[in-house]
Amino acid sequence: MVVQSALTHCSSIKTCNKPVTDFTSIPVINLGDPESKFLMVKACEEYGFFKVVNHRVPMEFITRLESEALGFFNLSQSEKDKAGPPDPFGYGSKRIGSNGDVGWIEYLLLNTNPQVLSLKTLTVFRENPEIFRSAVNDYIQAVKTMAYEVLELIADGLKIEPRDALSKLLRDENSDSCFRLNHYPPCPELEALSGRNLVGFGEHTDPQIISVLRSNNTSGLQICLKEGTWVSVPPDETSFFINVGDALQVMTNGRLRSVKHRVLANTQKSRVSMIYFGGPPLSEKIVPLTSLMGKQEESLYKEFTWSEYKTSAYKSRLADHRLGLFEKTPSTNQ
Ligand SMILES: C=C1C[C@]23C[C@@]1(O)CC[C@H]2[C@@]12CC[C@H](O)[C@@](C)(C(=O)O1)[C@H]2[C@@H]3C(=O)O
Ligand SMILES: O=C(O)CCC(=O)C(=O)O
Ligand SMILES: [Fe+2]
Repeated sequence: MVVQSALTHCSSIKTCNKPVTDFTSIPVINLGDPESKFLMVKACEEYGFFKVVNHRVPMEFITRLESEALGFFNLSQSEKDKAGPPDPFGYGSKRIGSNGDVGWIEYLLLNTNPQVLSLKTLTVFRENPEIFRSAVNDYIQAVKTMAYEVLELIADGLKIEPRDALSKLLRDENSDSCFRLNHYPPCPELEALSGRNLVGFGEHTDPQIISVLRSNNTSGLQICLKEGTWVSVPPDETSFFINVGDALQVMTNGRLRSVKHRVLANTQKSRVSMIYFGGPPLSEKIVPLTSLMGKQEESLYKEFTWSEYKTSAYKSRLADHRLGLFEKTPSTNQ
C-alpha cells in the first residue's frame, strides 16, 4: 500500500484523538502457573482480554512468518492485488469486509485448513509457494495447540465438564477457523496535518470463540473497558494476546465478555499482526453450556447455529453490536 496513493483515500478513513492511557493493569497469564485457570477466568470476566507468557510457541515460527508476511506486503501493489480481492479470503487493502468499512490497513485473510490455503494467495508465491505455506502452517499449528490449552484451562477454571467442551470445537476437523495477517503502514503525513491518528481497524468484537493475536513491537491495539474507556495495549512481540469472542460470551451465558477492540495506525512505525480466529463447525449450536447454568438460569440468547451467526455477522458493519439480534432482551449498551 503506497502511502501517497493511500492518502488520497484518507478522507473516508476515520481518525481518532491520540491520547489514551496505557493499559498498565493488563492481566498477564503464565501458562506454567498452577493458578492460571483462575486468573484467566477473572481476566475474561473483567476484560475479555489477557496476555499470555510462557506459551511455548517457538519464537522461530513467529519470526519466520513475520518475515514472510513482510516479504508479501513489500511486493508491488499490482503483485499483491493478484491475491485479492478478499472473498472473504485473499488480499485486501483499506476495505474491511463487504459492508463499507475502511481502515489504514492491508491484509491477507486465510483459511486455517492447510489443504484450503487459498489458491489466489499462493499465486503470489509462484517462485516458492512452499516456503510461505510451511511458515503459515507451522505457526498456525503451534498457536492452535496453545489455544486448545487456553480453552481447557478456562473450562477448568469455570468447572465446565468435560474440560474439552470448548477446545473440541476448535480441534474438530470442520472447525470454521481463519487466520489473518495485518499490515498497518505508518502515516506520518497525517499526524503532521492534524495531530490525529488514522483508524487502522475500526472498533469491533470478534465473532468467533477465541482470537489469539501476536504483533510486532509497534503500538496501536486498544481495548474498551466495561465502563467504556479506551486503553492502549503496550505491544509485546514475544507474547500473545487473547480476545474472548462473541460465541464464547454466549456459551458462558454472558459470564465471559467479548472484548471491543480497535487498532490505530502508528505515525512512525509499521505494525504487523497475525491473528488466529478459533471458530466452531458451521453446524454447531451456540448455546450456554449446561454444566455452567444454574438450576433456574435461562439463556440470555435465542438459539442459533454458528452458520446463522456468521451469516448475520458478515452482513454487519464492524462497529455493529452483532449479538444484539440474538439477545432475548436487547441490551442498550455495547
Ligand atoms: C465488516 C466485517 C469484517 C468482518 C466481517 C464483518 O462484516 C463483521 C465482522 C468482521 C470480522 C472481525 C474479526 C475478524 O477480523 C474477521 C475475519 C471476522 O471473522 O469478523 C472480520 C471480518 C472480515 O474481515 O471479513
Ligand atoms: O491487527 C490487530 O492488532 C488486531 C486486528 C483485529 O482486531 C482483527 O483482525 O480482528
Ligand atoms: Fe478483532
